Amino acid sequence: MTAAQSFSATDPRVARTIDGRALARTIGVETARQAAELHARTGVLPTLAVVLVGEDPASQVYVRRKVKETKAAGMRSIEHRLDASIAEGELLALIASLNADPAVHGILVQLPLPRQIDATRVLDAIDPAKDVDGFHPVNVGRLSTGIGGLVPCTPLGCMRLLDTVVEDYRGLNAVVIGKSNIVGKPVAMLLLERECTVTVTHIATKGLARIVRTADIVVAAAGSPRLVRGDWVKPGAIVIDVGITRVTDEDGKERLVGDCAFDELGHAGAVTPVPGGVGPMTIACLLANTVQAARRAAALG
Ligand SMILES: NC(=O)C1=CN([C@@H]2O[C@H](COP(=O)(O)OP(=O)(O)OC[C@H]3O[C@@H](n4cnc5c(N)ncnc54)[C@H](OP(=O)(O)O)[C@@H]3O)[C@@H](O)[C@H]2O)C=CC1
Ligand SMILES: Nc1nc(=O)c2c([nH]1)NC[C@@H]1CN(c3ccc(C(=O)N[C@@H](CCC(=O)O)C(=O)O)cc3)C=[N+]21
Repeated sequence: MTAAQSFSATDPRVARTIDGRALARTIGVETARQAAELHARTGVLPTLAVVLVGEDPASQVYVRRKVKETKAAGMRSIEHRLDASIAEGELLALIASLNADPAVHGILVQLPLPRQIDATRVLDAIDPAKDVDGFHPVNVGRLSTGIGGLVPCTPLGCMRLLDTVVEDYRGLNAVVIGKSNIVGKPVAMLLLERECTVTVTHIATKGLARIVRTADIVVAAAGSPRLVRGDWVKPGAIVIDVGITRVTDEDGKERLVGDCAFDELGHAGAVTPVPGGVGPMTIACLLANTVQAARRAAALG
């Protein structure tokens, strides 16, 4: 019997799973309530503009999901689909018009962008007050100086998941795997803000397993399936698995796998699954950020 087969949902060796879908639903209910309240008080309907360039199938799936959930929360969603061959100037012009439109509160440009477009220049062009991804340098600066702004959705989702199992962050060792601007760096900033001792690791890190073994909290965001093995994880540690890789099984079926060997983590304190962990939280936090941006635009907070 393999390790995976020997575990079942009732097996005490199976770590507590943090249900990202359930938490995302709870946050969604609160976001919908806030959106309805804002609308009733001011007539403002929180509106998210999603910009998708090209035909990347994964991006299309994410954008469809974002649009559907925005509407389900009673908010407005505007989609802009642009051809993959579009010139950078055209995309910048669209962003300028969304910046200038008072009916738009949040702007999300789906990444990755085609090669001919400089993503940094595009993200820098978004009005920081509408930057619901939290990728603009102004929001990055606010995050790293701890003065509140729009916080990137996936890192925010990781923290909300951690908050369900961690009472006191102070002095905990947190190891982040991956140093991207989208996940690794901002999640490290949020953990630092809570006074964890944070180690950020990446492809050039020496002795990754040894470093992960010191962690009370592991945030894995490398995009490398089953990178984090059972013997890397200290008993009782909390594991947040951000990685999502699409793989094809022997039977030809597609499925999503995380960065952690979930079936080897029975001794962990709590683990997020893939799918059903960080992914749904990313979208929930995107909608929460959009309502936050709309409230601020309406001078309600
Ligand atoms: N659940 C969700 O909502 C989201 C999930 N994701 C997923 O999270 C993962 C990471 O995304 P993102 O940050 O955008 O990806 P990037 O590819 O931008 O960054 C990955 C990071 O991991 C590091 N890395 C890669 N392999 C290893 C390794 N073997 N050991 C140590 N470090 C490694 C890279 O190091 P270096 O910089 O040195 O190359 C890099 O810093 C992906 O699987 C992505 O699909 C992303 C966004 C949202
Ligand atoms: N400007 C920008 N902002 C982003 O936030 C952004 C982006 N670009 N580009 C791509 C990544 C990836 N991302 C995900 C969102 C939801 C799920 C999600 O809902 N995942 C589900 C399953 C999804 C499925 O079944 O395909 C889950 O993990 O359970 C995953 C990944 C946001 N990203």
